[in-house]
Amino acid sequence: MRIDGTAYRTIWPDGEGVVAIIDQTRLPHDFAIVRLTSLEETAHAIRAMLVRGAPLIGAAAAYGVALALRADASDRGLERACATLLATRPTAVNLRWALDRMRGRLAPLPESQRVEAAEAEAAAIADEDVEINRSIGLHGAALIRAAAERKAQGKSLGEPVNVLTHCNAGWLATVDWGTALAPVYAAFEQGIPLHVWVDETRPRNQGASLTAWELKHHGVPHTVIADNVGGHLMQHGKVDLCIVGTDRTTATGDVCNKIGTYLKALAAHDNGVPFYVGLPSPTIDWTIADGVREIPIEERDGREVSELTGRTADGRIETVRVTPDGSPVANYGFDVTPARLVTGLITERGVCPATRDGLLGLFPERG
Ligand SMILES: CSC[C@H]1O[C@H](OP(=O)(O)O)[C@H](O)[C@@H]1O
Repeated sequence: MRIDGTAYRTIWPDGEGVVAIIDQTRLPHDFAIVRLTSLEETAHAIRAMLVRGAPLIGAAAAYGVALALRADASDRGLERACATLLATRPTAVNLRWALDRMRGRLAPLPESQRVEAAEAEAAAIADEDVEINRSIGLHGAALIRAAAERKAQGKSLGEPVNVLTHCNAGWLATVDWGTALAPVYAAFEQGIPLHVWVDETRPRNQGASLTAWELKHHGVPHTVIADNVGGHLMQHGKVDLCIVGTDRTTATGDVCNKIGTYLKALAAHDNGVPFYVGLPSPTIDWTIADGVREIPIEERDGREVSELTGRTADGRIETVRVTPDGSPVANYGFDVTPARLVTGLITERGVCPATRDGLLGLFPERG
């Protein structure tokens, strides 16, 4: 994506043994680049959410393995790198997928060939993510266009299509383009009139701080809303469709995503609002069928709920407490939307129902 005329990805090689990332904990107030040079720095970047979003977590882990092997390319070094990175965050299946792919590529090689091969495989994972998301964008844009044509009722497109999204599944959550927002960008580039309701997405506020920042820089009309507003908007006909991301989708179409997604899907179901999921195939966990019972839900530090960090009027970054001292806090990071509440899965191979047959129809090699 372009920021002030400069094209960026969220992660890129920046010299020998250096991987650059956009530090997403500094957005929307500061655009800061951080350079990673080790396994430990990469693990911290994932754990502390300098980089976040399922596909980007996978790509960052892949580059982290390459950095790790520069220090120790032995079998033990490779296993330590994969174990360290796998332990950073439990929910996004892309992390396991990327590490399994790196291990499968590197374990058969002699140590002397591993660093070069690791860097090439990490770059391939990153490049593939961009192309997968570009395709998701085109398939999803057709859904937005169809909604615009329904609103136009045979006249020329005019009334904007109102899309509601939750958290950040934009280009910042991937290497580029995004998943849930890729259709928004593609439709916007096609000149389809649209507007995005941006769930702030407590407690980490990825919507307020990342999605809004992305859409503002791209010139996409949007409105930031509190998480609890979406149902009201749907009741009043102000949402034409929802498009969200996912961190892990089961072989039967259950969708794990940022906490609060399930409640949005319930409201959409109750109001007849189509609910779509941007789903790159590395985010499909083909080994499980029951998302509610089988997907590990990350629990993070309670201070993400009890504290708020922002910029004061005079430009200082400050953190304040919003709960009483001593009040216990629960901080569940994700929830699971059962497939029955999902209208369709927007994959790089097209849109399908949220069912095993739907997914196998697009990915028959998984049958
Ligand atoms: C395209 S994956 C985006 C997905 O990842 C986010 O989680 P986090 O910011 O904690 O990594 C959120 O669930 C998004 O929908």
